[in-house]
Amino acid sequence: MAMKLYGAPMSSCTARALACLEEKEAKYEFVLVNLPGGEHKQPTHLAKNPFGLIPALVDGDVTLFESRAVSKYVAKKHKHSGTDLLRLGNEKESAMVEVWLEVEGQQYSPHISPLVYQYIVVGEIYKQTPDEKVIAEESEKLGKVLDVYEARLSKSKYLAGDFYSLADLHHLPYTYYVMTTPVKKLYDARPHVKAWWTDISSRPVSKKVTAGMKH
Ligand SMILES: N[C@@H](CCC(=O)N[C@@H](CSO)C(=O)NCC(=O)O)C(=O)O
Repeated sequence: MAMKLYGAPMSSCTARALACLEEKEAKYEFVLVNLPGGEHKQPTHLAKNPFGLIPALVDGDVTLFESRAVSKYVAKKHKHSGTDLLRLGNEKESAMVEVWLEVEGQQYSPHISPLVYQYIVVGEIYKQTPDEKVIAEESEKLGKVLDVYEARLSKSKYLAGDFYSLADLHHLPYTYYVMTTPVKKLYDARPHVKAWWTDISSRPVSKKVTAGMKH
């Protein structure tokens, strides 16, 4: 029985899990959740994700939610196929993957997700006026995080080392969205960050998954 991923292609967090499934060449079935219809708030989906959010993954008697936990599960379960995203065969490398997985969740995501919300959800989907105060504040904080990335990426090709890993992959969806907004200038101003983004976003899997995010 193949794994089932419940979500929507344009959802950043669904895209994060999709990118991992694809990089690991895992067999899975995608089940569209009708977000506009509020399906994700109904009991059937709440049983999969008690927060009423997407994505969720069902693999036999295992039901998971939180896209980063889903992707780590998939990357571990399929450690012998596709891209080696966790570097489990090398203690130091896998430790560095864990560091930058946390950095994405604890330092990067808290500042980029409000920017995605203002520009993409408020601005493009709801056609309202984005909150310029939030944009200014979060852009400044994201810039400081990107300064750390610039220094790191001047020493290694990817965040955890000279190999593409799940830590890089986790950045894909939110960064893809902000690249379609004025926030792009923060990346263009930092050459190593810009080169890193060009590299990771041009991977075949990255192109396939971000193509599905266009709305
Ligand atoms: N930390 C969680 C966030 C899930 C989430 O916010 N999902 C959004 C769509 S993706 O941006 C969602 O379900 N939004 C619908 C809603 O908020 O009602 C994860 O990584 O899975």
